[in-house]
Amino acid sequence: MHLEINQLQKQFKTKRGLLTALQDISLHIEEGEFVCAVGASGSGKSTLLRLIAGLDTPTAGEILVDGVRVTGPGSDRGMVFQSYTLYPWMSVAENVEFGLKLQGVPKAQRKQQAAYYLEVVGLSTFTKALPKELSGGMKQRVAIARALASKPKILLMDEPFGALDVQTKEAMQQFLLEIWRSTSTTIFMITHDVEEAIFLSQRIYVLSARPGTIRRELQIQLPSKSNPQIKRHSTFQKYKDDVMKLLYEDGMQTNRICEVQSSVMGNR
Ligand SMILES: Nc1ncnc2c1ncn2[C@@H]1O[C@H](COP(=O)(O)OP(=O)(O)OP(=O)(O)O)[C@@H](O)[C@H]1O
Repeated sequence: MHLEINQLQKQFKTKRGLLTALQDISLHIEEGEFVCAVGASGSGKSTLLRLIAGLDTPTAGEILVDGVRVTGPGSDRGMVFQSYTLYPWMSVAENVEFGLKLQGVPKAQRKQQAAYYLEVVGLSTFTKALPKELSGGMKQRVAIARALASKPKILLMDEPFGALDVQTKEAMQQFLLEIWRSTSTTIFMITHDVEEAIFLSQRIYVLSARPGTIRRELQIQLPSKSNPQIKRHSTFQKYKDDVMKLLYEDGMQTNRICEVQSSVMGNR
C-alpha cells in the first residue's frame, strides 16, 4: 500500500464566496505506517480525510492509492468516524458483517470474518448485543472491527476517540496500538489532540490554520509506547512543545491577519 497526495486543493462554494479549506497538500503514507495529521479546528482535517475516503472531490491535485487515482469510496479504504455510526437495530455481529454483505461475501464467510475481528477487538461475548447496550469505547471497538473486517489497505480515522472520557480514551489508544501491531494495518488518523498524535504515530503532519497546508512533517521516535507513562518522558514533552509551538504561532498569525482585516474593514 502506498498513499500519495499531490498538491491537493479543496474549495467550497459558500454564500460569502469561495472558501479554501485545503491548499497545496502533498503527503505520503507507506505500507504499515501509523501516521497522524494534527491541526487546529477548521484547518481542514476532516475535509482531507473525506477526500481520501472519496466522499468528496478535490478542486485540484490528486490522491493515489497504489498508483490508482481516488474517484470515489472503495473497500480499499476503511473509515472510522468520531460519532458512533453503528446501525442501532442491528446486533454487533450484524453491524460488522454489513460491509461484507455489501461486498457480496457469502454468509458463512461473513460470519467467520466478523467473529474473528470481534475477537481481535475483545468483544466476542457481545456479538448478539445491540449498540445501545454498549459503552462509547465498546461502540468504537465495533466500528474498528467493522472497518478492519473489509480488509482495507488503509484505515482512515477521523478523531475516533474525541467523544470518549480521558480514561477510556487512553485505554482505546493503547488498544489501537495493539491492533495496529497485530494486524499490520496502515493507519492515517486525524486529531486535534497533540498528545494522542505523538503517542500513536510514527510520523505527524502538522496542518496550518485555514487554509490547511502542511506546516511541518515530524518523525516520532520514542523508546517504548507500551507504557502510557511515556507521555511524561522528556522526549515526548519535547515533541509536544514543538507541535504546540507550531500550532500556537499559526494561531497568532491567523489572529493577526483577522485583526488587520477587521481594521481595514473598519477604515472603510
Ligand atoms: N461542505 C462544506 N461547505 C462549506 N464549507 C465547508 C464544508 N465542509 C467544511 N467546510 C469548511 O472548511 C473548513 C475546514 O473544515 P473541516 O471540518 O475539514 O476542519 P477540521 O480541521 O476537521 O475542524 P474540526 O477540528 O473543528 O472538526 C472550515 O472552515 C469549514 O467551515
